[in-house]
Amino acid sequence: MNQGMLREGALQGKTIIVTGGGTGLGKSMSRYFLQLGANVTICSRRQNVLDEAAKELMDETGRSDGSGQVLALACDVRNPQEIENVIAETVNRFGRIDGLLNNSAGNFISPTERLSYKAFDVIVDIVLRGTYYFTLAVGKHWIENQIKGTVLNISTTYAQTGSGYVVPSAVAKGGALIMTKSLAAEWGKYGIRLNAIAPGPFPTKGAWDRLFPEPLMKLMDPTSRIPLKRVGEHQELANLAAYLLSDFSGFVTGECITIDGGEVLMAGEFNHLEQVSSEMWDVIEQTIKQANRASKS
Ligand SMILES: CCCCCCCCC/C=C/C(=O)SCCNC(=O)CCNC(=O)[C@H](O)C(C)(C)COP(=O)(O)OP(=O)(O)OC[C@H]1O[C@@H](n2cnc3c(N)ncnc32)[C@H](O)[C@@H]1OP(=O)(O)O
Ligand SMILES: NC(=O)C1=CN([C@@H]2O[C@H](COP(=O)(O)OP(=O)(O)OC[C@H]3O[C@@H](n4cnc5c(N)ncnc54)[C@H](OP(=O)(O)O)[C@@H]3O)[C@@H](O)[C@H]2O)C=CC1
Repeated sequence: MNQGMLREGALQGKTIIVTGGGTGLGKSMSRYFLQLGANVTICSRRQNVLDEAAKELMDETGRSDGSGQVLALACDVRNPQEIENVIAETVNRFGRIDGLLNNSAGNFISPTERLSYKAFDVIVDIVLRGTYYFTLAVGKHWIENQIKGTVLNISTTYAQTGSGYVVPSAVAKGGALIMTKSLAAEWGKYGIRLNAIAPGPFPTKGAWDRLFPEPLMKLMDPTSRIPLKRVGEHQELANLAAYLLSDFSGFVTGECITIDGGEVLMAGEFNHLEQVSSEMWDVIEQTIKQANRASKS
């Protein structure tokens, strides 16, 4: 489904900061927030990528009523001063902050025993440290100014199941998910909500280059383990993200919603039996019934 879900203007008057908003899923979600009337600050390390994305997004969604504007600011989410600068510049330009989408990440596929200490640290620092630094900084701003803001963290399904070959990412996403739930309990009294989304595979250059490089791409079909037999569409994720950052989800907090075509369900022990043919099932049925009869005699 490639259509926007929320009504026109559903995010009008809101300002949302999107980390990693210049590429991939962050850019797609930003586009939809802009279409719904929000002002969006996109931030990440590369100013040139952000500037190009901001121009493209404004050309596509540009509105004349002053809403739906983009601000592009360089920021490494591992650096608290740069985060505080994003907050100050966003308030300066748009007057307020209502939502924070922690979407920035680093990841690559590798056997864990091949990783240096630095390789482990670089992923955990971007994904976990970056998420809690940004959440802490924006949370303090909201509490001091009595603003009822909303945080949305982009997680993964393996934050809950674990996964080999992406261990630093799994450790970091798992930590960020527990932070989401913990702070949802603690900051509910301020009217601050925190939720997460666990996406299955949604094709992006950033993820595909680092998780399915050749020759892995030839060995793995990302859709083969998915009950719905397809990858996700960016708009499907954007719809869910917009809902969770909007007031329509005002009673939802501490939740992680999986959007993966059923991929995580494939842990079920018999799910791979779809390879068994109908004729084989006839034989299996007769064999079981015979065993049933034998057990009664
Ligand atoms: C089935 C379908 C399911 C499909 C289901 C898909 C679910 C996926 C879920 C999650 C997906 C994602 O997060 S996808 C997000 C992908 N996007 C990104 O990663 C974007 C940002 N990434 C980056 O900038 C880079 O990739 C990253 C390495 C993280 C950071 O770059 P830096 O320049 O800061 O760091 P570098 O100096 O290059 O590298 C730091 C150290 O890491 C090591 N290093 C780097 N790459 C390495 C590698 N491949 N193997 C070993 N080690 C590596 C280097 O040697 C360095 O260690 P020393 O040698 O000791 O110095
Ligand atoms: N695509 C998929 O199938 C899935 C993706 N996800 C998650 O979705 C999110 C987006 O991933 P995706 O769009 O695929 O990949 P991208 O590589 O396009 O997005 C990652 C973004 O993070 C930014 N980033 C990386 N390091 C830093 C840093 N230190 N400070 C600030 N920003 C940083 C990058 O920008 P820059 O280099 O300019 O800093 C980039 O814009 C991630 O959280 C990922 O884990 C989860 C499950 C599946």
